[in-house]
Amino acid sequence: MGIELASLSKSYDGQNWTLKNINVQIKSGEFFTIVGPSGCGKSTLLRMIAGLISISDGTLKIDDQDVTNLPPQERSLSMVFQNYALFPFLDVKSNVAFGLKARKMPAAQLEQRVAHALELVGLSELKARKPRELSGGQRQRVALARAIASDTKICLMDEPLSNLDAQLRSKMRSEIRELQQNLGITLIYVTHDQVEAMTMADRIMVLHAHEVQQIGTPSEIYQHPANSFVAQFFGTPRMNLLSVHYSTKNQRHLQVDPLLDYVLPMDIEEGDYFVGVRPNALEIHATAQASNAAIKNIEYLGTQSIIHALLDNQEEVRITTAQNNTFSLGERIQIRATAAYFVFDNTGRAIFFNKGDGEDGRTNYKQTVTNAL
Ligand SMILES: Nc1ncnc2c1ncn2[C@@H]1O[C@H](COP(=O)(O)OP(=O)(O)OP(=O)(O)O)[C@@H](O)[C@H]1O
Repeated sequence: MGIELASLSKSYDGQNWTLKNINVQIKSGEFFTIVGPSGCGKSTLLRMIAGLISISDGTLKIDDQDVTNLPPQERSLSMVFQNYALFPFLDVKSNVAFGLKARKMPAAQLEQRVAHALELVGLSELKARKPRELSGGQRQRVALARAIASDTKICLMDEPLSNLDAQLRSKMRSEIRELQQNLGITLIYVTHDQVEAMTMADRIMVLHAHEVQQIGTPSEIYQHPANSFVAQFFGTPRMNLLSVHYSTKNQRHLQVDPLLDYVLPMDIEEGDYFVGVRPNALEIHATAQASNAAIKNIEYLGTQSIIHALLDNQEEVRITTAQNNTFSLGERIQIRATAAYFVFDNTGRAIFFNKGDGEDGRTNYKQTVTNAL
């Protein structure tokens, strides 16, 4: 079942918008992730879809039916919460069966449905246990089983993995993705974790400052971020943003002094811009000659290191190096950019990018990067 959000807005106090004008069509069977920093309104949006809080403005349709003002139980969807929302006094099986009992499902059918759901999440053996006798991951699976047993075609999940340790989280990520594929359900998944969003979703909606920043597939969002917020939200470590001024005097070259010269589109207007370069698109050369930066900090991460360097113009950049290196703090280095870079205007809007292979996706500019050094 598909879901359509048309100009959906929310104000809790009647004065300020928590969410403004959210538009998207979520396709049937899609894994759709809503991601953004804390407080951006992710849970609010999910709860509006669920019917747990009212919609201030706009229309919500499920399977072409207007459900804007329908109560939750008439929206044919299930929801999995961050804290699992299990009943502590009921055993696993009864927790999974709870919603079906409330719907007065015949006993035989209920038994079968619950057994199937428990089997899918690998909990059949533990069906007589109480939630307190389970690990965090197992509790999470009970909550998943409950959503599966409800047999709705749409499932909403609000940060379902945030209470789990990193290893279990990664395992559950692929389990949830697999279940969603096998069951063919439409899944709307809220997370603040960009890695979770990237690895699980068919499409991602990025929320920030009350508004949608971008909707796209993980690769669209990573390779063609709509603005500097999205560009810096995805990718670890964050994309470097270097401020530059482009004047008619240096018509063709936008100089990110002292790092690089970029050849820019000829029709760009005079003004302030940001050039974005991902940390893995910068290279360090250990040379005393023509150095342009000094090493400020080194984070060793085993197979790679993150180097924090201070450019001579006092801007700080992050660079990932592929292998262990012999750099030391304070050492003078030369930083060079490989070809891939982005240009944002002074509002942060992406106006240009260069993938480094001479093919510019969004624009048709055929430009290359030239090293000034
Ligand atoms: N019931 C409420 N009444 C008033 N304001 C609320 C209410 N619930 C949430 N808010 C406010 O709305 C904004 C969005 O909250 P929401 O919980 O949707 O954000 P979120 O993106 O899910 O954040 P997090 O990742 O921290 O859970 C916040 O500023 C929050 O304080």
